[in-house]
Amino acid sequence: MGSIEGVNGVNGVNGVSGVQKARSGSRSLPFLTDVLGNSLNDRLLFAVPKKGRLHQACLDLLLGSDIQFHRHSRLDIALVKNLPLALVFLPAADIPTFVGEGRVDLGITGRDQVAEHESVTPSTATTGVVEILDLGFGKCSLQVQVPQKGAITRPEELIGRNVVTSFTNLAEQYFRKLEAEQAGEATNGEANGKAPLKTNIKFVGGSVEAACALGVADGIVDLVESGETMRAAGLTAISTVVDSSAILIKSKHPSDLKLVDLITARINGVITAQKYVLCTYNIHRAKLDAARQITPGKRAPTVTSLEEEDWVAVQAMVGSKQVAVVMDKLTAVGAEDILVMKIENAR
Ligand SMILES: Nc1ncnc2c1ncn2[C@@H]1O[C@H](COP(=O)(O)OP(=O)(O)OP(=O)(O)O)[C@@H](O)[C@H]1O
Ligand SMILES: O=P(O)(O)OC[C@H]1O[C@H](OP(=O)(O)OP(=O)(O)O)[C@H](O)[C@@H]1O
Repeated sequence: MGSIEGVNGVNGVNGVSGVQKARSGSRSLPFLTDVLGNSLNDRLLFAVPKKGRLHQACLDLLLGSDIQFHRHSRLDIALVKNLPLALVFLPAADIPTFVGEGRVDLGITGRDQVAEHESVTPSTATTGVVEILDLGFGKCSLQVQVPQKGAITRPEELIGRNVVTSFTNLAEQYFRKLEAEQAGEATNGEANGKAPLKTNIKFVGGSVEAACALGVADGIVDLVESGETMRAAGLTAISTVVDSSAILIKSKHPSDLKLVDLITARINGVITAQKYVLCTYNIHRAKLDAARQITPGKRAPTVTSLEEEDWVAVQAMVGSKQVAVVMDKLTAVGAEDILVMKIENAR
């Protein structure tokens, strides 16, 4: 199974010293054994964001997947009660490293974080991670932003200037390609990486949007969801570096593939259930064809006879986002008693 080194057992801070660490190979975990009353030796390790935008959605997903655990106060590792699994709570940005090194078998993080990790220099590169599922939440875009009232309107105009970001690898890759294109090099979609970078990429860990107003940057590369933060800081987006959403990832060689498949199927069930609702209605048989076109279902609608002559009851899965329009259309073709129900889980 996976092994962890540098993950804290207590105090909620990564790599805390004085805490007994799990060691690759020996998997001897006396401290954690004491605290957790069990060992991690035979457990698949699953990394979950410990805070931030993805944290609560991940907890909801675990609950929906019947992954039962009790997290001791301030402890970043929790044993799962009903599966040979342990959850490791890590910052979203660190999860691709742990999974990429095979220390942790499974993880949830943003696609932006995986992209940032995968575009690293060879010295910090890992064997890589494998994306299993798009989870459909945590949607945002990493965008190049500049002051709304400034002179810069195109990303090329930032070449040779100061750009502040938390995503230095992706920003460097982006501007390297832009610089190569401007220099007229044939890039084949990739910069050759040999010329020194003219654009000055600086790292900040948070509140990136403040950098232009504070005179530290001419432009920034930061995440945008609603755009509220960007607009409040007087910025506007001029280019997109990467689109992101939360994803389930696995290491290249997870220790227990069957368990990985089981967890993937459970999580997929919850995600599918969130995408659809169950719609039922009654309709005269003469209008059934028209209604079927409106609610074709995921595979096909279920049609059952009613105890009333020429009337049928129909049941079909409908996309959650389309359900209001679907109800309008069903009413227009003569459907009655239209009911919409939440789906708890689906396989
Ligand atoms: N506004 C947002 N809307 C949707 N998803 C977001 C948003 N901001 C961030 N994310 C997603 O959540 C991931 C984690 O970001 P978040 O800022 O919550 O991390 P964090 O671990 O709290 O880090 P930090 O302490 O640097 O803020 C991002 O990589 C991205 O995939
Ligand atoms: O487009 P919006 O909906 O406004 O969301 C975008 C903001 O959300 C994230 O920051 P977060 O609030 O997580 O805090 P941070 O700046 O400390 O990362 C991101 O870094 C942006 O600043």
